[in-house]
Amino acid sequence: MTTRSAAAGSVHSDRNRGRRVAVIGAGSWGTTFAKVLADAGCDVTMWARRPEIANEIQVARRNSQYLPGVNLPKTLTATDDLATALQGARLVFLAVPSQTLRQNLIDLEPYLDRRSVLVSLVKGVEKTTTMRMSEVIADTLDLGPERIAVVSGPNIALEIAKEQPTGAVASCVDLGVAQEVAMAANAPYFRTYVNTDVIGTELGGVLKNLIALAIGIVDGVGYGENTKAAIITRGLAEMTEFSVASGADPATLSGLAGLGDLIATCQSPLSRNNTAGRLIGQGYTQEETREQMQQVAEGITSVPPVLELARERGIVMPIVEQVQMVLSGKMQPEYLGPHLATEDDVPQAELSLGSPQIGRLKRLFDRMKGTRG
Ligand SMILES: NC(=O)C1=CN([C@@H]2O[C@H](COP(=O)(O)OP(=O)(O)OC[C@H]3O[C@@H](n4cnc5c(N)ncnc54)[C@H](O)[C@@H]3O)[C@@H](O)[C@H]2O)C=CC1
Ligand SMILES: O=C(CO)COP(=O)(O)O
Repeated sequence: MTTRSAAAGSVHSDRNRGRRVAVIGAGSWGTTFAKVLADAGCDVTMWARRPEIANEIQVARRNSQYLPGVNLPKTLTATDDLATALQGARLVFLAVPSQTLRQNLIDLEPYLDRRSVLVSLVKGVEKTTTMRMSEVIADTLDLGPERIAVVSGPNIALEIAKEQPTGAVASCVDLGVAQEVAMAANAPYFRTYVNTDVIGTELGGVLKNLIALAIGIVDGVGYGENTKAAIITRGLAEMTEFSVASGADPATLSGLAGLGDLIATCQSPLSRNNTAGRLIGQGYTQEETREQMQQVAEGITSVPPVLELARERGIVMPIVEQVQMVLSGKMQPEYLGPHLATEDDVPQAELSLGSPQIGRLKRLFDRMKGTRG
């Protein structure tokens, strides 16, 4: 089969000729995004923490642990040395787990070009500080917002690695920088749009993971499409209300970085958040689920900090609250629902009576009564 990158690459390649970029992280998304950038004509060097992964990419043009069966472009290079990866890179794309990003930034700072733009591809919040990734970058490297961008959208890595067409949004407060990032990431099968709403773009990617966990849980229980559609509908309202209260433009949440990513992640059996939820819905514990996954499911670590922020901002998030109760073993998966009305719906045997969480959930649902779905 002739790939799209082989068939239609030249226009993109010309625009990005000589553009040096680095990708930090060689898991499924870092490797896939590096392929997108290389197919867009950029000169890409990936940094892998593990030398054997850097070596396999460099020598065999494969990353068999994360993207089995995918051939990587010949123009892609990989190293386990940060200085080599970052040399001359104007754009530095970050694709590491959210909980390690701060340390990764500390490690790379000595080798960073003073003019580099840092682009987060990460869809989580830092558990200890509740910061979004762009905030972690600003905090750690003391950079102005015009040097920090994010890219987010309906981007299941393996589908994109197979060159199935989709899009994403590149966002920076400086529109010119967002356009530069979008230009670098415009491959024949991957179209990148721009906006200046960093908060909305970033939160869309974080929050859809929590709703995908809920979808996985009810899927694991055996519930069908009505339950899932109702959860997605209510989930989008929760995502939008939380994001707007955090300073986002509501329009962002109905675009690719919000609704688009929510649909992809809630529908795809390839989604790790969806898969983690399904295992929990089937009765596996959180620890057993983590062991089985062997990949990052950002939603699990994002639930507590998101709920902490929601409470501070007075936002009602019943779906996310219920996910938290299932994850912490306080509610059986089969009671997770879009319209759980009162405490009476959950058999007393399932409740530790007087639990502040159940009381809070009941109050949240009481507040929701009579409001739109
Ligand atoms: N896989 C996907 O489809 C997409 C993932 N993302 C986001 O990209 C981020 C990275 O996820 P994936 O690549 O999918 O995860 P992954 O589980 O496929 O790979 C994680 C990578 O991080 C590395 N890693 C682990 N600990 C590290 C440390 N201390 N320092 C540096 N690297 C470390 C692992 O070795 C591995 O290479 C996540 O925030 C995820 O939400 C965003 C869009 C799509
Ligand atoms: O962010 C993603 C799709 O846009 C990937 O989702 P998962 O992390 O659940 O696999």
